[in-house]
Amino acid sequence: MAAPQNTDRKAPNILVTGTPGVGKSTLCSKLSELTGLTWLDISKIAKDHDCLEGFDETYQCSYLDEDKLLDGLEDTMSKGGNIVDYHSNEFFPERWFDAVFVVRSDNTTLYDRLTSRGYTGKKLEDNVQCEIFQTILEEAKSSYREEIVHEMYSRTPEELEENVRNICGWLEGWFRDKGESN
Ligand SMILES: Nc1ncnc2c1ncn2[C@@H]1O[C@H](COP(=O)(O)OP(=O)(O)O)[C@@H](O)[C@H]1O
Repeated sequence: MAAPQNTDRKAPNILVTGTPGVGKSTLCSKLSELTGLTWLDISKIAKDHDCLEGFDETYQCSYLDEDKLLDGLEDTMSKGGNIVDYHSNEFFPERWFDAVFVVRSDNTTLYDRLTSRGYTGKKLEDNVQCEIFQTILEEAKSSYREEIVHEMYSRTPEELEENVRNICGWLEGWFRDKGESN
């Protein structure tokens, strides 16, 4: 993985992104437990802090008030030590992140996970297509420096463990480099 960027933060901020159902929350929960970094579940934060507006009937979800959400998170993010978990990524400030991990799945696995979550019709089809066309990966690559964007599949418990190991390894590298540069 690419060398971490030097920043003034005491701990890095990482972004975990990907199509709904690929396994972001599962990964973030493990990472947070193991590393002590704070897991910021953006969907939940937006709901709890009244950052939602209107309602999309097709996708049965509210629109995000991005400006309000970003303003509210600025202080937390500037301190570092956060794992941001969200299915979209281009609207976050690029400067917030030291690494971006795009979680991936295959269409059969994703279809099954989203069906058991109750997704049907257009919402189900569009999300599976989003993964097939690797929309979130492309979004991340066009929004962040390519060397900080890492793609990782999380279809099985073994892949999950490997991803956790790799991210923990990346974190150790970040802290080592930070120590050497001080
Ligand atoms: N690596 C994995 N192996 C097997 N099941 C997984 C894996 N990652 C996630 N899951 C399962 O897939 C479902 C969706 O995972 P979740 O973490 O909620 O996805 P997201 O946060 O991206 O929407 C959950 O039921 C979760 O237990």
